[in-house]
Amino acid sequence: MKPNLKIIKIGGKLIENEALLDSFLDDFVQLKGPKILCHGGGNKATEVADKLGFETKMIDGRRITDKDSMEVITMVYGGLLNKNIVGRLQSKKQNAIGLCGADGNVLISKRRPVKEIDYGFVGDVEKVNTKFINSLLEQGIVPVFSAISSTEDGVLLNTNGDSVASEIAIAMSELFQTKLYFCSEKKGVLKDINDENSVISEIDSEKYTKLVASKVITDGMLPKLHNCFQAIERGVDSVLLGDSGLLKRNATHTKIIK
Ligand SMILES: Nc1ncnc2c1ncn2[C@@H]1O[C@H](COP(=O)(O)OP(=O)(O)O)[C@@H](O)[C@H]1O
Ligand SMILES: CC(=O)N[C@@H](CCC(=O)OP(=O)(O)O)C(=O)O
Repeated sequence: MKPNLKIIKIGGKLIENEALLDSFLDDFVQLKGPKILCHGGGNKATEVADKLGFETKMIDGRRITDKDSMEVITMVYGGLLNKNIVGRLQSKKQNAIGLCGADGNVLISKRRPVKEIDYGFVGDVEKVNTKFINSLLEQGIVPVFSAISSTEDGVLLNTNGDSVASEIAIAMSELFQTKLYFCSEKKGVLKDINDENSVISEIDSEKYTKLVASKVITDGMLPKLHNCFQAIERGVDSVLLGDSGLLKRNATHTKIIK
């Protein structure tokens, strides 16, 4: 039997809410066994870009990343957000280390090829340095991943935080029984975006296709669910979506099934 590993992704809207983040991190440090934290921060990057006078363009929940926005992203994801989360974990007596893809050559990606859309400095993960991650886990250190990967040549690329989490979970499934959690501002996938009580308890690929076609799923939920299905189809044991309380017992959630 492989040992268990939990991989948890927290979204930008959760990170921005001090109280929710703090309560989430309290639950996170209580989790037993090896664990990995991945974070986004899209909202903060948009806010900082705005202050600097750079316009933000998103297509299907993914950022068009030119040179200026890549600089903002490196500062915001790799610096401000990542280091603040690591600091908070240390304050809760959980040893942690902040990483982007270039650190320890941990997340190697290829720049997304230009088809109809040129996403700019956006990468898709191709290789995960599982040995390096495992060496941190063996020391009881929690790796905290920002949404930045790196090419073989060390060029930093913006990478959707949900993709980072699912690619890490998929790769680590060789060594572990993996459980992947996506925590964002909603309690799960909603039938009606305006009704918090309309959480869909289970989604399989057939239902997913229908929900996309009927536009029940839009914006950031599109890449999130794509990543959920990638994970469940490529070896991840369990995939759950919920809000900042997802790690609590009996939390409402959406479960992804094959
Ligand atoms: N059917 C749906 N159920 C829940 N959220 C949805 C749905 N369709 C679109 N969304 C949007 O997707 C968002 C989650 O994606 P995203 O903003 O990328 O989250 P995060 O930053 O937490 O990763 C929700 O906040 C919501 O606005
Ligand atoms: C390529 C791409 O779109 N990258 C995302 C990475 C951040 C992210 O995923 O943030 P959330 O989890 O808060 O949405 C972006 O720049 O918005």
